[in-house]
Amino acid sequence: MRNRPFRRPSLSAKPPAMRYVSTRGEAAPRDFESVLLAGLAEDGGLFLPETWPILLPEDWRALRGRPYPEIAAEIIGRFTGDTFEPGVLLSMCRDAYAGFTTPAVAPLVQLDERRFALELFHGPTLAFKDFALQLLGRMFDHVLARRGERITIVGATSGDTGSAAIEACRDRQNLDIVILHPEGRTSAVQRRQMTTVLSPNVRNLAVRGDFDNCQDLVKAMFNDAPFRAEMNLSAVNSINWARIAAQIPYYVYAALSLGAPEREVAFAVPTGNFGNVFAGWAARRMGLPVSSLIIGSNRNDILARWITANDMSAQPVVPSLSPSMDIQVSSNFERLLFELLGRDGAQTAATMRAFRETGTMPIPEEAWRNAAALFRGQAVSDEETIAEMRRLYAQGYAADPHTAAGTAASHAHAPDAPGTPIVIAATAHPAKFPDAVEQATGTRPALPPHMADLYEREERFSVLPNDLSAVQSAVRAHARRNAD
Ligand SMILES: Cc1ncc(COP(=O)(O)O)c(C=O)c1O
Ligand SMILES: N[C@@H](CCOP(=O)(O)O)C(=O)O
Repeated sequence: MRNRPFRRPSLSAKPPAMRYVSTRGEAAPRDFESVLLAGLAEDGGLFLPETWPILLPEDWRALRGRPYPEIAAEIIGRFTGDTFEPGVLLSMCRDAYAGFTTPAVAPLVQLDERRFALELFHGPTLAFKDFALQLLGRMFDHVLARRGERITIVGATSGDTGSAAIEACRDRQNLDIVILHPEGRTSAVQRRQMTTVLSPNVRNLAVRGDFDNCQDLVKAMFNDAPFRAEMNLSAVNSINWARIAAQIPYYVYAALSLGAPEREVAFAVPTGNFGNVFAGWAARRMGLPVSSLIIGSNRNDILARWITANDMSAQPVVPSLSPSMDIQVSSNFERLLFELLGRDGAQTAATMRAFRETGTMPIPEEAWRNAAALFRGQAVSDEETIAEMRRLYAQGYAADPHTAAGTAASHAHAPDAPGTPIVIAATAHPAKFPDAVEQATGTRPALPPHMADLYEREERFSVLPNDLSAVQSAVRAHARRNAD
């Protein structure tokens, strides 16, 4: 499975060609720019690099100690080919992360002798999604202005992607954005972060259903070729490869801070759509010494069941205290599946089809064993989440319920080697989930100053049935109104 090493000395040199293939093997290979704009491949698959860039120990060492935006530009630059002129990606990264409230951008906070919280919630919308979406908004702007084109972005959210995407795309000249969220299934803070943005290019749709229904509607819009062409559709969910590429650098940053490449590091990641943890897998694929990837699920535990027992069977989505992980069909799992199946597009397509038709994914035993050697999985119930939040709070750390699922999973599956540090992805600020935090700790976290009046702001959104034609009509009306 290892590809030939691929090395690039610096961002000022001419970037090598980088092409992308679809996990379903039918779509023609594309370059980064076209993958950024297309989102989903025409055959319904997800894009992945044709070959993985590999960094050698001296390459990792050369990144150690550098500011976050420089590390980000170096890593993401391995994937962007010639899409950006020299220096442009670096200035976009500097600009994107300048809006974060800590100079470290992704600070590491020590929780115990071997555990560290990697705080990914210091961006404008207080969740890890800002890392990729602050950059994607700038990438879209740059590329669309050069091409003189306009796109319509459609996205599905269980709470955090929506607000991060809206914040990154609001008021941009060359795009409209429509975000679908499951009605009543996000926290009130998450909903208001989306629905109080009244910019003319933003539209919020509350779908009567769950997140999986919203994600299905988005995929169905992409798979409707005439509609896709008419609207010039693009994606901000992690089905878009650019999202994953922009989430790899914080794994690199954390591992280098804790002694890589000389030392292995484990990661525990609260997981829903499998995008975040897949970025960790990609970092390892590029040569970062990652010893294990520990997945924390809530009671929607399809991924934990798969890793422990090769049981990938979807159950109905049930609401939990960590609503952003209330997901059963994890879109990025398809990327891992493609890799586990030796990059066989036809087999990947057949496996995904079987999952659609039967609700169970037949994964060959050997492929599962290979995955189980790296991944660990733990389902964390609401009661366990509250207990973990309470335990952390007593030790002086306020965690949101998603982060607590990650720390709880890290206790269940700590690597055997005691010297291996475990980094827990702290994916959201506790203030996004005040009810859960208050239930666990007795203290209601305050919103940061830039959101202090969130509950006084006017909300605007439409409620729609879980119906493709109703959603398509709303998307079309939004795009037409802004095109006129
Ligand atoms: C706060 C939070 N934690 C964890 C997750 C799960 O991440 P992923 O969907 O990338 O697996 C999400 C949603 O994406 C989230 O918003
Ligand atoms: N948990 C996510 C769901 C969408 O995930 P994405 O990473 O594919 O955008 C959310 O908060 O919206």
